[in-house]
Amino acid sequence: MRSTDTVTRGAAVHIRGLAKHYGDVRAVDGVDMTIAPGEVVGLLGPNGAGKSTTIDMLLGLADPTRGTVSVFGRAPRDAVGAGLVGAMLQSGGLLDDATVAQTVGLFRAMYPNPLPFKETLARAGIAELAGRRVGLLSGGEKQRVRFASALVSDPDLLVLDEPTVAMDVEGRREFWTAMRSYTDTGRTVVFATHYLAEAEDYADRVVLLRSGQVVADGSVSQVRALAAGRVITAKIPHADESALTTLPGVTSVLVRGAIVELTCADSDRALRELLARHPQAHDVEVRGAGLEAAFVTLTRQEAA
Ligand SMILES: Nc1ncnc2c1ncn2[C@@H]1O[C@H](COP(=O)(O)OP(=O)(O)OP(=O)(O)O)[C@@H](O)[C@H]1O
Repeated sequence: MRSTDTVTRGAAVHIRGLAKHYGDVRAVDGVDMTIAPGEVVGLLGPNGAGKSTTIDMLLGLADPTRGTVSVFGRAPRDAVGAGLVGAMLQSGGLLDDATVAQTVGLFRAMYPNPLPFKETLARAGIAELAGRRVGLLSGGEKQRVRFASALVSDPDLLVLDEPTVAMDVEGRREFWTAMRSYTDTGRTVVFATHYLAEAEDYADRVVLLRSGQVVADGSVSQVRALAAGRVITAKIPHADESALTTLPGVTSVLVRGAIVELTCADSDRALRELLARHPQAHDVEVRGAGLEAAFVTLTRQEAA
């Protein structure tokens, strides 16, 4: 068995008992997480769950109230200073009047051994935008310039806070294609996202935060299984939502017009009773719950 010390030194990220309190607000409240080199980790959670605050501490931008963070065995600021970490934050400012080439050049000047200029642009998928002024780029293109800036030091760890937030479907697809070619080289990535499908498609592992704490941590299928539920959909005209919530085995109900969606802990029981009470139900389907259902189940328990 490896000693804790070896694990800490070998880990890309090692977080223990991490907390950040702002007065009475417990933005992060006792997070433990160890990320191995080469893992692609999706950080999920509802608004205010503590994702950005965790990322800020991971990058040394905020000091923990308590607990520790190390990145490749170093304090976060040291790791960032050594060019081991690249970051793409929600608020990363860009100069509108500079061209893409000038912007990337500026970031390259910060490191002693940056990636070759052309390679940086190519990896971020912006080679054809080099001469364009940043202020004229679309939201998605700007995000890819930020991505290039995060890549210039050829970091071993990339930290991305909602990297695709301003992108359309095609922009997101291009971004993740660029990201894939980066992660294929064995780099470590931690990204926060609101798009569960992105976590499902691109993360090896998802960490679900709620009220500053980790409520689930595992592969997408492990986290999905935590909800262990199934979803029944059916068409039932004039269905009464509150009556449906009393069905045995049902954990939540969504009614949209004639379409009823029941998330179930016990779909067999729920289905039998549903058909007994609503013999007119038709187009009935039962499917396994996705990551989204797990997300809803695991993040809702807090409010209950
Ligand atoms: N500087 C601050 N001062 C006071 N409260 C803060 C500060 N920064 C964050 N918070 C609070 O800490 C909690 C966690 O915020 P955080 O931004 O980390 O969440 P998040 O999961 O990134 O949310 P979102 O998905 O909305 O970006 C929130 O309640 C937020 O209002």
